[in-house]
Amino acid sequence: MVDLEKLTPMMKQYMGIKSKYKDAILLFRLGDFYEAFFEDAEVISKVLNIVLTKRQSAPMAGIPYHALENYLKKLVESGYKVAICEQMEDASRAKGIVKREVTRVITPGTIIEDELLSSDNNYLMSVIFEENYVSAFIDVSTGELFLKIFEKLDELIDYVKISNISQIICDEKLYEDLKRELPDIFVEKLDEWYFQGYDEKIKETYKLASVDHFELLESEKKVLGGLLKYLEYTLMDSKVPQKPKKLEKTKYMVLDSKTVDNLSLIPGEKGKNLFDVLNQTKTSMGARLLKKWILQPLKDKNEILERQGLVEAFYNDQLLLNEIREYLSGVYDIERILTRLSYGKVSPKDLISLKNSLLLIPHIKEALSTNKKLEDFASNLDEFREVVVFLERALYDEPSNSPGDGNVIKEGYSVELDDYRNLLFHSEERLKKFQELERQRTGIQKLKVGFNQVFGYYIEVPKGQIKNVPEDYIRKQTLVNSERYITQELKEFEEKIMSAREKVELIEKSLFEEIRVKLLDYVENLRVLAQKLAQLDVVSNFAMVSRLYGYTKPEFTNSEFSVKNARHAVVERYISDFIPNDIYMDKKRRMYIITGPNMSGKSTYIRQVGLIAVMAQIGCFVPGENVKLPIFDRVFTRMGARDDISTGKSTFLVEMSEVALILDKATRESLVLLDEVGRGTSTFDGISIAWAMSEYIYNEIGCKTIFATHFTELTELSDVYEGIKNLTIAVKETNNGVIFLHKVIEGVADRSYGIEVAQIAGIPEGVVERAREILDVISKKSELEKKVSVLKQGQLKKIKSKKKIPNGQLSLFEGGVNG
Ligand SMILES: Nc1ncnc2c1ncn2[C@@H]1O[C@H](COP(=O)(O)OP(=O)(O)OP(=O)(O)O)[C@@H](O)[C@H]1O
Repeated sequence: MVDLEKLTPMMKQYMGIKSKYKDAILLFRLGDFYEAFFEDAEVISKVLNIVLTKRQSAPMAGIPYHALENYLKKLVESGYKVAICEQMEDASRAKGIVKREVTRVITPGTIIEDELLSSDNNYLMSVIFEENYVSAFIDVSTGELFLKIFEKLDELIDYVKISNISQIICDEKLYEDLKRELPDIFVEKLDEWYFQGYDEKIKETYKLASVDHFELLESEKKVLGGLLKYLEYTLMDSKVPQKPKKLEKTKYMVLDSKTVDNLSLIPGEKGKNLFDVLNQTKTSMGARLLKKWILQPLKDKNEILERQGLVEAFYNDQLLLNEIREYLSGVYDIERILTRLSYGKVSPKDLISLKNSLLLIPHIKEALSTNKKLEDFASNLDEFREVVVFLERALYDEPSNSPGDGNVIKEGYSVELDDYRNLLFHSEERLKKFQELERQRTGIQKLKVGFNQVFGYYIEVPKGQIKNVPEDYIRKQTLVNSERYITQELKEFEEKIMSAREKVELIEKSLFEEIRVKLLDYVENLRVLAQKLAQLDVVSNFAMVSRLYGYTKPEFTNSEFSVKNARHAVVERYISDFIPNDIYMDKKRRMYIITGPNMSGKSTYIRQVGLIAVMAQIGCFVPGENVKLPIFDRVFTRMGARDDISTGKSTFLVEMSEVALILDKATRESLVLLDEVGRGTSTFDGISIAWAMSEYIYNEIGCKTIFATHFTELTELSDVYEGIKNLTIAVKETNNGVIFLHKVIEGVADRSYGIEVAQIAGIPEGVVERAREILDVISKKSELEKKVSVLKQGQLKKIKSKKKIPNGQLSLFEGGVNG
């Protein structure tokens, strides 16, 4: 316990402030350092690896003020909330103890400082549970704000995992669940009052008398109110974020986190991914938008065609494409500049970057309007002439980054500032002149005018010349070889310069603030422009990569999915001789069972089908020829086998829960891609489940499905159902072993070549030989094949007519394959 009686006044001030920020690390500004005390000191010394000292047994640790940002980054990344307490007045002018206040609370989701952010989005999410899981999330650095509702906790968790959400705030009820399910995310529980009085909070924030036109549900308002209050608490400012956008489930193709991962859509653990292949955007705004588009492919045909139309226009006009991309490379991250502008953290250089970006708009408009198909887009771009002219007049082209030093506001903008600046910046010349006149007056040629912190300007005379010093010199200091004096005139001059310095600081700072406030009126419209530029960046980027990699424009159908020479957008970038393969599916021919040796290219083929669907629906061209495909409502994938160690589920349980999700959620408009199902259990159980599942998907759901498997028994499904076909991958056997041709053909794999692959992988020759002998024996003895062929005859017909049993569970083979 700290004995308050024994504390100095400053430590009492510290304790008072700390009591309001108990859950944060308080960094307390003391001169040139930010100090932490007690437990906070112990934490930061450990996390930041800095020295822990003690004052009267109280642990303390400090970080130099100029290195704050580096240390902050580490603390926030390590999952701490940090409150920054600043000195609110100049220590030299304070009467008594310097006033101090917390000016900012930094958490992973509320960072606006550019140095602490990557160019990616960074979201803070607020969630409550009221019938559904209702969320509001914002990227504070760009001001974008979304609302989204999830029916199940799993869906929410899944969304968080793929969406660059770095922090969640919630009420007591959800806290434990979210903390457990999202161990890598900073989850914070808020007091109840955050989610009360939301109507008032929203009205106050958006300066509206009523929020009816936002068309929000009560629960949406509640979760949004909590978010707005939290922003005020951390950013100490109630700046207006953008109006909330509702993310309706029905607007976008659904991609769960497993599918995002299985298809390697965005950078993650698997390395090579679609985002990296497609991303040649010129702005950070474009890169962020591209990622958003990849994670939310469109479902509305008109919207897709609109995007595709822009891509096509650029694709066909290469000269324009290159010109626009050249302009875009000069566009800065306007979204983030606008946020810093709103939060009073904008720098003079930011405003010049904004101006320079705006200067490009007339060129972009002019260029775009030369193409009929891009005219409309061009006419919707505002040039913000007023803002440009204003910034031209107000700021130097290369301003310093600290308003107040006199190098920010342009000459001619303020007469008053110019006068003081003149005095300050030309003081050197005046001093030189003064020195010259004094030399002449006294005849002391070695007389010098200098400056020090203790008594300001002085005249220095060498010891040997003291006799010539005039009456009006007042002695101030004696040194070994010289004496230092001041005069009335020099003192007055000094006061003028000092006051000029103060005035320049004061005036320039307040002019800069005035400029900032004036620009606030334009923020909302400038954001619209920023979004358009981001779109322009992504569509022109699509045209660019489509040309570069030979993608073609897909055409949308009601059901047919056909592509000639389809390729895998990511794999083809990393191997030199990728073999293209065709895809053909329609209403009838809607399920493929692919069998084939290990390593032959089954997974690559089914993933490329998924990637083509995603690419088409984000408006991009796709790797293939004569591409026709329907619009899918969701792509499901079930691939690989991995233990979910963090949740204690076994490989097989994970596999079965993924299958359960597909059977429950897939519709006729979905695309289902399965790479091995039923491998995590015994062969008989596995085949039975895979068989029953395929039947259910084919009969009950009726969606397009590709299923890669090593169970050749499943290929017999094609004998029973007309729309199920078999594919395999061609293999050439030579005297030196097998060659995988990676060519997909109709048919069934006759062998799995597992032993050949084992040999290639380096399994000792003896073991490989022995495996061959064993294979020889057991394949002769295999009972399995016989049993499945029994199914084919009488029993299969019976099973075929079986439907779902009432409780929603699947009826497995009655009597089973063993029976
Ligand atoms: N169309 C193709 N053209 C050229 N190379 C390919 C092609 N498809 C796959 N490959 C190469 O073959 C390798 C194995 O492919 P893939 O993982 O798809 O095989 P698989 O049949 O699914 O194997 P397994 O059954 O062992 O999972 C890939 O890493 C790739 O290098």
